[in-house]
This record gives sequence, C-alpha cells and structure tokens, in this order.
Amino acid sequence: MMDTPHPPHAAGGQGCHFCPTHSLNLLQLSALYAVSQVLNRTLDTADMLREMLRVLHDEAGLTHGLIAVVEPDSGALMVHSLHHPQAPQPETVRYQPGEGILGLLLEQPRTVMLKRVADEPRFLNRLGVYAPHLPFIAVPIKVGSAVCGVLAVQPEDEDDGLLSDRGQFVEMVANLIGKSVQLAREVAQERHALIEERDSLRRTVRQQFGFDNVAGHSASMRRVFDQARQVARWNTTVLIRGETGTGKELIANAIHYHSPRSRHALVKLNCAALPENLLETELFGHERGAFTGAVDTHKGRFEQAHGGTLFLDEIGEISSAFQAKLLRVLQEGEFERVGGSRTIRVDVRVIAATHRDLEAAVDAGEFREDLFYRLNVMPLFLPPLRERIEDIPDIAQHLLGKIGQAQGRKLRMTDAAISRLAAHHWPGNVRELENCLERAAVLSEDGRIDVGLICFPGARERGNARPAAARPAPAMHAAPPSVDDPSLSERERVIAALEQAGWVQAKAARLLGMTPRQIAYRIQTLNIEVKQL
Ligand SMILES: Nc1ncnc2c1ncn2[C@@H]1O[C@H](COP(=O)(O)OP(=O)(O)OP(=O)(O)O)[C@@H](O)[C@H]1O
Repeated sequence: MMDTPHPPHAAGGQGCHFCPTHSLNLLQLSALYAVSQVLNRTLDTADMLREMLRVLHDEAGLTHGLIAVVEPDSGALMVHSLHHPQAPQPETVRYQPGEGILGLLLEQPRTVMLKRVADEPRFLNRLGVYAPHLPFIAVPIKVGSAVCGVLAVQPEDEDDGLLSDRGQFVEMVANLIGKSVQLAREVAQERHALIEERDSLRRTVRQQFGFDNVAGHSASMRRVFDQARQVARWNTTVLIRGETGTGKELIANAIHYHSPRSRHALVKLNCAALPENLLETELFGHERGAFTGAVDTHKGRFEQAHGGTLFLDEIGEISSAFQAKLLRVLQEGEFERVGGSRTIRVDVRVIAATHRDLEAAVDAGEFREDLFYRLNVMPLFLPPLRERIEDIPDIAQHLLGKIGQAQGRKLRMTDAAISRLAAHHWPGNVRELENCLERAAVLSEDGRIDVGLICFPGARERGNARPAAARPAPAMHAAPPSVDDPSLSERERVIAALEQAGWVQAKAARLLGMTPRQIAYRIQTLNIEVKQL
C-alpha cells in the first residue's frame, strides 16, 4: 500500500548540513508543492495570482512578488498583484512596452536576472517597494507563445551566487501560472459559448411554444390570449378548460414560456393516463425500497418542476383519495415521497386542464369543492372550434405551414376546401383539423389541397353544408368511417375513434364514452395495432 504523499521538507535553516545549492533545491521543491496546491484550489485567476505571491514569499524566500498582466486594449502591462505590506494600489501602475525592466520583457520576452537591482539603469522603482541592494528576477508569463504578463520577485538575501537557480525556479512558476491562465481562459470562453447557445435555444423554444404558435383571431380567442398573457406574469394557479383538442396544452406552454419561470422546467403529466398508485409515485416520487422494484430514489414531477411549472392535464379524472393529496401540495407546497418521511418543499406553479364540467362533478360529489376552488383561481375557457369558425382559415394555414415544413414542400388550400372545413362540426376540434389536413396533404400530389381531399372520420356537418353522401369522394382515398356509424363492428369503431383522436387513447376513450383503461383493454383484445403519430 502506498503512503499518502507528504510535502517535501525544506532543508534550509539552522543545522542543515547540505551545500547551499542542495538546500535551495529542497526549499524550492517544498515551495513547488505549495504552488501546486494553490493551482489545484482555485479557478479564479485573481485569487490564484495573489495566493501564488504569498506562497513565493512564505515558502521560497522570494519577496516583493509582483504580477503584471497585459491589458488587451492598450497592450500595456498593468500591475495586478503585489506582495508587500505597504503596497500602493497596484492597478494604478502601468508600464508601456519598452518602459522600465518590466516593459522590456514585453518587447524581449526572456528572463531578466540582476544581482543588485539598483545597478540597472532601466530600473524605475515606480512602485517604491524594492530594496536597491537586493537581486531582482523578472520572467515573462506566456499563454502559448504570447506574453500575457510578467512575474517579478526579489530574493530576500543579497547575491549568494545562486541567482540562476532562483531564476529557473521563478521560470517554472511562471510557466505553471501561464498554463493555469490558459485553462481559465478556455473555461471562460467555453462558458461564454454555452451561455450564448443556451440563450439562443431559449429564444427558439419561446418562439416554438409561445403565443405565436397558437393561431386564431376570433373575439373569443383574443380574450383567451389577453387573459393568458396577463396571468403568465404571476404565480397564480390556472385552470384551462375546453373540449378535447381545443389547444389547452398549447396555451399552458405559452403561459409557461412567457412567465418569469420560463428559465426553469415545464413538466407535464396526464392524470388520466396512469392508475392511482403510479400517479402518486410519478407526482411525488419515491424513496429507494419504497416498494418492490424501487431500486433507486426517484424524484417526482413536483420536484422536477421546482422553480418552474407543472402542467396537470385531465385533472378531472383523479380519484377522491388523490384529490386530497394534491390539495395538500397546492395549499402548503410540501409533500413526502412515497415510502419516505422527510417533508419536501417545492416552489411550483400549477397549470391544470380539463374537458370535464367540474362544477357538475363537485355537485355530484365526484370532485372536492376545496380542490376545485384551489385550482380555479384563474379559469381560462377555450371555445370549441365549431364556435369560432372564423378561426379555421388562420389555424388551417398555420397547420399547413407546419405540415409543409415536415414534408419539405409548400402546401396551399383552395377556397372550396376552406368552405368545406368551415361546414364541419369538429367534435375533435383543432386536433381533428390537424389530422384532416395531414391526411389531405399526404394525398395531394402537387401540394394543392382542394375540396375532394378533405374528408372526416366523423360525418356530422353543420346545417349549411352539403350532406356527406353528396360529397365527391376523393378518387384515391375513401373517407375514414365515423365513430357514430351504426354499421361498424366494435373493432372498426375503436379504430375510427383512435383515428379521430389522433391516436391519443384517453381522447378516443372519451369519444366512445369509455375509461382510458377500458379502451386499453379493447385495443389489446381486438388486436389493434397502435399507431405512434
Ligand atoms: N389555436 C391553435 N393553433 C394552432 N394549433 C392548435 C391550436 N389549437 C390546437 N392546436 C393543435 O391541436 C392539437 C391539440 O392541441 P392540444 O393538445 O393543446 O389540445 P388539448 O385541448 O390539450 O387536448 P386534450 O384535451 O385532448 O389534451 C395540437 O397538435 C396543437 O398543436
């Protein structure tokens, strides 16, 4: 086994039986050890330089240590640190290239060693700290081949014939300082680049998930935008309500990315997608060993969203027992992980969404009234698409832009196609419109979408539309069947609902009046292959 390394002992001082050179070497070895510790301790260059001068003084008998650095703008040497009890404000002293001994090192970067500093005519003693009868050593500090500063010291004894050994030691220290400065610069540059990249990514995310991503200019949508922008600034809990596919999640995104919390995470959870026990561990996390298979501690969504926003979709679907647990976090901002006893405090803004009539659920005793009021601090209502038909051209254009971008071509739609869209009932709202346009885009050879390419899984038209049967069927594509079509087998009905809901099972379940678990069971037993869109 190896011993822990100890610093080499200085051999100078009383009773040493080594020759002077050997004693000096041992002293310098010990000092070098202290220098390496300074380099190891800090990445803060200013701190490191000050500490270095102290070590040279305390451990190597090199006094009046000075470090001057080249100013990038002027090219002059500015005194950065000076080890002297009555040192003047060092930053006020500068040397131009060629000026004094230090300035000379900028023009001729090599080590200068003087036996008596007062004998050198270039010696300016501008700092007024040097002893004229003592030697003087000045060494350039280089980053690569460029001089970035100067290290100067005065050995505390008169010339003892060991000046060149001392000079070599100071060169060694200057080289180590140069390497450390280079490393600190590279770290700073990398950090700067990372910050720039992070800020640019933040701007992109904000654009992608902000209000620009939500199309529509109807009066009802303008009201939603106004309210959402207003509430975004505060920590208020928001309850977004509206039918499936009306854009609730989109609005939640926009609120988060326009809020002061946008630098932190937006964490999402669909409450209908998980059974209660999983929902609890997903939201609150669990401790290691909390249950079979809990091999590690797991942070729940509340913890992941600390400082940011938690979006709880389908909040109307949670059980009464779970409603009580959620209420506690919302009220007190604290909870325990499953299997844990430590109370965890979080700072999370909650945005919840539901398609359910929560007031009716409260009346029916299915949803806690206190939780309802806790969530309903700022309600936002997203109107169904059929009640804002004037938004259809805008939204369709926006969606075609996105689909076209994914397909790498420009898509355009005829007026007749838009009229046909406006005549539809839109039970699946904007999600259904998105699917309808994607289908049409896939079927379009030349990027032009005419009325013949518009077809709906659900055939409920608004009053002013032509009946579905009278519509010309697209030549290469039959309209997908309707969920309501009584002639469909159960398997076809489930597939039609999934199609209509964009293959989001929880939504398809709602169209069929089933629970998410029931539809999952049907998908399995009817052997339906689930599409990942
Ligand atoms: N106003 C809009 N402008 C552009 N796209 C929209 C708009 N509203 C909804 N969408 C698009 O429709 C789809 C469904 O939107 P979103 O998921 O936000 O709806 P939702 O109300 O949360 O649905 P659900 O209740 O089923 O979870 C998404 O692909 C979304 O991008």
